[in-house]
Amino acid sequence: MVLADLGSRLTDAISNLSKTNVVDQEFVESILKEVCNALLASDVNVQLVVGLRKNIRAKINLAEIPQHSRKRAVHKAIFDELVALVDCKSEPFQPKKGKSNVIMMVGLQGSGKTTTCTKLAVWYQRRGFKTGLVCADTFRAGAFDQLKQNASKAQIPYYGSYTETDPVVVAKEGVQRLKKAGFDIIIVDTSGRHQQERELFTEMQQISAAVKPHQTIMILDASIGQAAESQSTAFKESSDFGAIIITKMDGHAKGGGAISAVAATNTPIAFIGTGEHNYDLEKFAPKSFIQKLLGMGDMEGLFDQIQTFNIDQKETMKHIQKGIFTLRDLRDNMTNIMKMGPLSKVAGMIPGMGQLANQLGSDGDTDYRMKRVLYIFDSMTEAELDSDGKILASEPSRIMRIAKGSGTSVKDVYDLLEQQKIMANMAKKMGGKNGMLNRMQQAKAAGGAGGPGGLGANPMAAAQAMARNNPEIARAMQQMQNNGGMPDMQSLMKMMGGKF
Ligand SMILES: Nc1nc2c(ncn2[C@@H]2O[C@H](COP(=O)(O)OP(=O)(O)OP(=O)(O)O)[C@@H](O)[C@H]2O)c(=O)[nH]1
Repeated sequence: MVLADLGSRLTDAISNLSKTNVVDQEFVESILKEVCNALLASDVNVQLVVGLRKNIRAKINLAEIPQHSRKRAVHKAIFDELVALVDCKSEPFQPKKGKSNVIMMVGLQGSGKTTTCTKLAVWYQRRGFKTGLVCADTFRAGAFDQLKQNASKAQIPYYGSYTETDPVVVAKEGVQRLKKAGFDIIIVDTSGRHQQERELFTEMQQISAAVKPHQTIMILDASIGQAAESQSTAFKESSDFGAIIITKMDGHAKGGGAISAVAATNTPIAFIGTGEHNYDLEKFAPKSFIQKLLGMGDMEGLFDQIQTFNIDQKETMKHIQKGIFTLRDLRDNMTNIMKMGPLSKVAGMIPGMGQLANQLGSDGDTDYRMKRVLYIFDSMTEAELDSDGKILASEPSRIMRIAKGSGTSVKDVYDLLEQQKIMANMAKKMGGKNGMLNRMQQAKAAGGAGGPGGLGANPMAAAQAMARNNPEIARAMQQMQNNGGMPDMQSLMKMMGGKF
């Protein structure tokens, strides 16, 4: 999890809002102190922290805010200033499909440049860009082999040379070839330097002149903290079309310092690296970043992912409307979630699930377990997949066959069927004539809960319509307003469970 310590300290500070009845100046000061201490511990520059405190104080004029609106006002002021702290106020370059977009990567030795080249290639490839890599790092022995290995694993075409020692020649040749082959995205890896910025920028300019990149990206290691400011400034001066990727955000407490320092130079942060795996790269957006940091989720990012990966839940929704949930529905839902990336990252985008995301961690263990479950589905017959699993659960010989066929245990298969039972029961409560979906539709007809599609089209309007008919949901929404933020989604779900 990115900046887990900073996230939990900030969340703890802000959660004090829900524990008090009176918000006075003393209370505001105590929250501000905790927020500022948390930022300083994450190596955010003192001047930036002082500025943030000043701005928040200026926004919260308690004399003008009635007591019942104060919690929301304080929450909003802190949230807005945290977003401003990491906002670079400039957008990175957006590549277009159907033309060759050349991206050149530069960075000091060991910053994570070569690893990030492949991650970035995977990111674009998953979004339908034809992507290739060029290794112009002729300085470090083994750099080409590393890129080749990473690229082969991710099935990304690459170009490099074992004999040519001039990086400018390799870069030029590689870019030309990939352009000719019609690649949309061509990522050029250059050599790192050991704390020799001048040499780094000289080589960057030489290669740049040869390949004419549409964007140059500098890789910065989060562990440099606020020292990122000087590197970011030097880079901005030598490249007027540059963006930054900050790597190792998963492992370094100083990451907050690095991001705020780069933002202060108004150099766009394109992505952040959040682990060693190919999927551990996140597009950086200030608001989403702070929302996730505070455990508020990132619904915008989630919807973007759903659209990007063509997640289609229509069949499942049709089933749920009828009160049915089959094993195939469960399998398709799991496959869809896996398409969007590691489970811990998807969970982090759902409001209130930040803690769950932390628990899931990034070690790939959960994703491995999910894959094992998919093997179980693969060993089922078509008829079994289209059932609700009840009959299957009463056939021990089939369970044994499925466990053997999928390389799992009998307990694993029964666990999956147990999960399926819970989902099928929920679908039964949600669908049908007296189910939640039908009641929502009635509420929509009576009070207008959003456009077609009800919950999916406008969840907040749908929730408001439901609240009109259900005091517990109304209470949860009131609590959400008082806290100035999202309620804990898990408790809300618990509250809603059994009611439908
Ligand atoms: N935890 C974590 N490790 C990372 C991340 N990005 C890269 N690494 C690791 O950092 C180490 C250095 O990465 P490289 O990609 O070899 O670094 P480089 O900048 O290309 O190095 P040079 O080619 O020597 O300049 C490797 O062990 C990577 O796995 C990240 O976001 N998180």
